[in-house]
Amino acid sequence: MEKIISIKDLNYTYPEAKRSAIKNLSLDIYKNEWLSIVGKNGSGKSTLTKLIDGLIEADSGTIEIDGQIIDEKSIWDARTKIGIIFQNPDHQFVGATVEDDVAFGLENQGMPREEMVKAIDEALALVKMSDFKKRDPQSLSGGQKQRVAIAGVLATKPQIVIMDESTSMLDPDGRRTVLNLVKQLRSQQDLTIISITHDIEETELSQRIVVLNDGQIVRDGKPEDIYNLGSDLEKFGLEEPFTSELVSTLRDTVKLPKGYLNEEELKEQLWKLFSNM
Ligand SMILES: Nc1ncnc2c1ncn2[C@@H]1O[C@H](COP(=O)(O)OP(=O)(O)OP(=O)(O)O)[C@@H](O)[C@H]1O
Repeated sequence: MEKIISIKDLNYTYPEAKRSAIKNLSLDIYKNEWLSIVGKNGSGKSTLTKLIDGLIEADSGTIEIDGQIIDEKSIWDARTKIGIIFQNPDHQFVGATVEDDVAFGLENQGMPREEMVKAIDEALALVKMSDFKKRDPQSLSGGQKQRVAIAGVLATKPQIVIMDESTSMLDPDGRRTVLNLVKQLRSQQDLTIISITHDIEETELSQRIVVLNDGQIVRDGKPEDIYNLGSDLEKFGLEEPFTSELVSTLRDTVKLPKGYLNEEELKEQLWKLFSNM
């Protein structure tokens, strides 16, 4: 597997802070992987994102993006490879219409008008928002707004998309649609996805989860392995996934297969149990 981001021995302390926000952190992220970074409030997620995007500079250690070590000169080029989708879709809109909004990032890149029209249409089609092109972004639902924000990011053709708590303000339906869309785009567009969240339930579609605690990586594994930590997750201020909690309670009375079961698998098992009763 080819690395797209390689972080080595990273340290960062905010000016005047007593404790380091990031401590000796090393992490490799691979091309086309979907990695979730989870951690409670204050664990260092936002600081790590800011370091990757070059908004703050590490005290020591290195970050390599697509083969290039980040420094004052290379950061501008590295940034063109990264798109960020933030938590609050309302804070991301600058245009009066959906298409103006998607155009914003492209105008910043100095893309010629004709090319831009094509890029906007393509990006809106990818997120299935073409019919909303002329609409005022403020008239859309939360999930639709995040899809437009994703289109804005995709139009700039990034290699890496960072989702910074981007589904935490959505209702369950909006969240599911956005996460499924991201899953589909990852494979179609050859993107690397890094989703940052304090909510473990949001990580199910990702391929790997890194647990951050006190500025350090304390666990790194496949979603099933991390969910199997069960109530141990509470040590890091994370809630045990709902199905895993339910399965541990049910195991006292009924026989269920070993390991983590997601919602669908649990439903199937319960269905089997009840139909045999
Ligand atoms: N501007 C700042 N100045 C000083 N300390 C800060 C600043 N921003 C964050 N910190 C501290 O750095 C540590 C890591 O914070 P960070 O915001 O990266 O965590 P987080 O996991 O993103 O939390 P949240 O989920 O609340 O956004 C915390 O101890 C926090 O108090």
